[in-house]
Amino acid sequence: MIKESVKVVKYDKDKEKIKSDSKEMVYLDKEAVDMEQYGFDEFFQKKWSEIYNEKWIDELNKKSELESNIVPARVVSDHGQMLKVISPYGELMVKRPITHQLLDQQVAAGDWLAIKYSVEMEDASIEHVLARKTKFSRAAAGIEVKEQIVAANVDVIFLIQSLNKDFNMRRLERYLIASWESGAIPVIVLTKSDLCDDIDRKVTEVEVTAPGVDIFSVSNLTGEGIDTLRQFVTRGKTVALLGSSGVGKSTLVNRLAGQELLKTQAIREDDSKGRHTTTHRELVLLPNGGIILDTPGMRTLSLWEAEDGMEKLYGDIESLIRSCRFTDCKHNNEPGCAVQKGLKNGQIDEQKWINWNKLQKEMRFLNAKKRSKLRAAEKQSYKRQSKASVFSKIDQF
Ligand SMILES: Nc1nc2c(ncn2[C@@H]2O[C@H](COP(=O)(O)OP(=O)(O)OP(=O)(O)O)[C@@H](O)[C@H]2O)c(=O)[nH]1
Ligand SMILES: [Zn+2]
Repeated sequence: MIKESVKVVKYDKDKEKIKSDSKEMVYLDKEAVDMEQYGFDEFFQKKWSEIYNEKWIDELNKKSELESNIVPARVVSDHGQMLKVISPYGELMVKRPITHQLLDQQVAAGDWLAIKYSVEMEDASIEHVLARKTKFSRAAAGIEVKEQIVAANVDVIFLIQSLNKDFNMRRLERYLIASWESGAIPVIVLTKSDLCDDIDRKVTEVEVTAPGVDIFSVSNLTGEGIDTLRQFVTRGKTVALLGSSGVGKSTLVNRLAGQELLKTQAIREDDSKGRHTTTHRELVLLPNGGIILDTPGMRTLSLWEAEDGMEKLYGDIESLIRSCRFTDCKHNNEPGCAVQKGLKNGQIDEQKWINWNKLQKEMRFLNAKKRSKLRAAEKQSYKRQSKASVFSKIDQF
């Protein structure tokens, strides 16, 4: 697998030498993959130079001062023990980090790595995981709450719902909160406009739920509205897709690409049942520039530390809460409750208040789980400490 994808020659006089005093003479083929189009921009250059004291320079002849075979690579997809990456050498498979310092480090699709490529071994290994621009996380399933990074370094997230069957404002709120948490910019895309005859009403509903967020209604069938999305899909920018099965994520990517990059599968429109048809390549380059990151983890989403997002979405409610007379106000019948007053005079929407309460409950649950995990960790370290002090006492004798 590695063999066929690697474009490396060991020694070739026609090609420029990268490092003359290096034992391993490494030359990149002239057709080396351009890392910038995969999103290796100023931000990652900076992270790179923080580690290697120098920028990564794509032009091969300027590379003389760099460790010749340490190159940036971006994770294309996750294959359990192995990660598929795109590097200047082409696509490579690398093992997940196993060294002690990197063991605890999560690596997700979209991550930028520094990899060491050995020509002799035809083997690549991870040296560093570069600091992330953004990270999309979710709470991993299980008793213990664990942050699971499902996509890294995403610039824009298309929050996709279809205008016919999948339309759900509660879900959209969750998408929005998770997107803001990630650090990426959310953009709402409503698909299947060809199957909807009250688009305006639905768009208005979305505007109320997501004030200030760009909303686009598109049809992947007729192509209507697709061009308005192109402003977000530009060279070096990474766009991730968030949306239920069958809303038209793959079809949208193919539309934007102008060719079939992702496989799609017909679904039964009568019950909106879709099947997971996306093939296992999570990061794809669009022919006209722009990168699409489409990870399975973003399909099933639960909240992970949503505080920041809450502030943006429910800022009006939260500022009212702060002006309640009692700081421990339950907002039921307490005198001087600003929330009840706001509900009565229409300052806040009743549905929004109900949603806010639901989200609070979810977050309380999540926080409680996190706290209990923290306590367990504290116990562990206490145990270790007391063991250590026993040993230090023994040492004194
Ligand atoms: N009428 C209409 N059908 C669409 C539109 N977009 C997608 N479809 C159809 O909806 C079905 C599902 O589309 P996909 O692109 O596979 O959906 P997906 O979101 O990628 O689904 P998963 O891969 O299961 O997550 C296909 O039959 C598409 O042809 C649209 O804008 N209008
Ligand atoms: Zn109150």
